[in-house]
Amino acid sequence: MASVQMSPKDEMLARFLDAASTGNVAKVSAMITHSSSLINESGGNGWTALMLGARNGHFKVVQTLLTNGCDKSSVNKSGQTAYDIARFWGHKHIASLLANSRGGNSHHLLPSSGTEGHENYFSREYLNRMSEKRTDSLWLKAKQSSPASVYILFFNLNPLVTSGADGAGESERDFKLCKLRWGTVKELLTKPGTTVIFLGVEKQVKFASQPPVEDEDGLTAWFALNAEDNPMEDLQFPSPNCFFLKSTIPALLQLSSDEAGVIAQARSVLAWHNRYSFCPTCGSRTKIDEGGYKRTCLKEDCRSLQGIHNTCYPRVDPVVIMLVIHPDGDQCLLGRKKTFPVGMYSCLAGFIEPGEVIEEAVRREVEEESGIKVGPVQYVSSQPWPMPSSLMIGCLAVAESTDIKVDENEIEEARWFTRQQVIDVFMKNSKPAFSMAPRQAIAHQLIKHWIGVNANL
Ligand SMILES: NC(=O)C1=CN([C@@H]2O[C@H](COP(=O)(O)OP(=O)(O)OC[C@H]3O[C@@H](n4cnc5c(N)ncnc54)[C@H](OP(=O)(O)O)[C@@H]3O)[C@@H](O)[C@H]2O)C=CC1
Ligand SMILES: [Mg+2]
Ligand SMILES: [Mg+2]
Ligand SMILES: [Mg+2]
Ligand SMILES: [Zn+2]
Repeated sequence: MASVQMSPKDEMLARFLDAASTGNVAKVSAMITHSSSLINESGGNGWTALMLGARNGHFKVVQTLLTNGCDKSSVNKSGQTAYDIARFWGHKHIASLLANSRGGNSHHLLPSSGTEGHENYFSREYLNRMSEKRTDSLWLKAKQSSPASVYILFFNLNPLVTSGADGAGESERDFKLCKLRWGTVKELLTKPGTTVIFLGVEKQVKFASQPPVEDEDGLTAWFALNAEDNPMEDLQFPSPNCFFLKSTIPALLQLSSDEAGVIAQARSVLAWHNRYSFCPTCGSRTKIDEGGYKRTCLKEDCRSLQGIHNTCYPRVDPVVIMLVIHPDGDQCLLGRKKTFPVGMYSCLAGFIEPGEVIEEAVRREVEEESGIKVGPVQYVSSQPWPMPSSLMIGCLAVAESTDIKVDENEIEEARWFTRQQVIDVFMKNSKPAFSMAPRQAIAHQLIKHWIGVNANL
């Protein structure tokens, strides 16, 4: 692999990646002891040692890299993690190792559905929410004015970001949240149109961008602000490159996984405050409590102050999203809305209605939108979708009928696609039958899951 034109550093990386690719555990281990930074470096097409080990089925290489703190969330230029690669190539024991290496070893307590450890965009919990601190007003007040605290700012629910020029070429890192300090936002906090919510504290895991100062308790608190008037004119921003995103999709899909998780939480809660200024029960004024996680009616005898009063808490709207499998097992049902880009087909989806279980919502929405009757339903994974506050509940479902009759109010077209047509789309083979939702959408991950379950590639 070594080439005369290579720098010594590139040559070492090439040798390291080659060792991972060929399953040479001893060499992988020795090289990371000697040069620990190699572990997360990537070569051609963004492939890391972990991905190469996972691709070629080298369990021990993957295990060694994970034990030495390898970042398993990095993606290659096709947007695949090592987990995706292991799944795709049918190395289930490696996929399982990659899935279970985070969050303990309790998966053996659950029946195996082959879905363990799946993480969707918007679903990473970067912060510890510390809900017990929401009622500790003294602690919250002290954290708000602490120079160590981090503020993220929204205007009309669009976050303040910088363009991640250093991550050019990696579309998922096109934008970075601007992290502001108390000194920058304190004027804004006093304005009547500003909403502030407490998001949580950074988990103990240390990331590259540590705050310059730390609080005595070592906890770095994060807050989110939404301003009603554009704060750009009044505030001194840390970088002249800060700007508010103008659109939600696709811009909000171009953050790192950690930042997407923070946005999922912040944007949904801020959107709720933005839409529920008055008490939904009696129309009186309300005040914000519990770090932004509650609104309390100011009318003393309001019914919302007694018993269970779910009008006072942030909304989460459950939505089922499902990949319906043909009774022959070799085709899946995808539909397109009029608003989709030309050629794009995706999973059917719909809001769960009151008094409905997930399985029935899947059956009802599929029949309403496509006329197809559905039998068994299996949950796969979920995804917060903060536009404004959906929780996508991803399922596989098996059809009991095959004749399609679309509801044209909701869907423009629905079609059966063969497994091979779907694989051709993933593999970017020539003349694909359709185009796929972006990998950040749970629809994409569900379709990939179906292919992966029976991967014989
Ligand atoms: N992450 C992903 O991969 C995907 C996410 N989604 C999201 O899922 C959500 C639902 O999907 P969709 O197919 O539109 O849902 P439905 O099939 O249930 O139809 C949507 C219609 O339901 C009505 N509606 C709006 N809000 C609610 C609510 N809270 N409860 C009940 N009905 C409501 C609206 O009708 P009206 O306007 O007439 O009032 C809306 O046009 C959307 O927000 C969409 O963005 C969808 C697909 C993929
Ligand atoms: Mg519907
Ligand atoms: Mg729908
Ligand atoms: Mg519906
Ligand atoms: Zn009230």
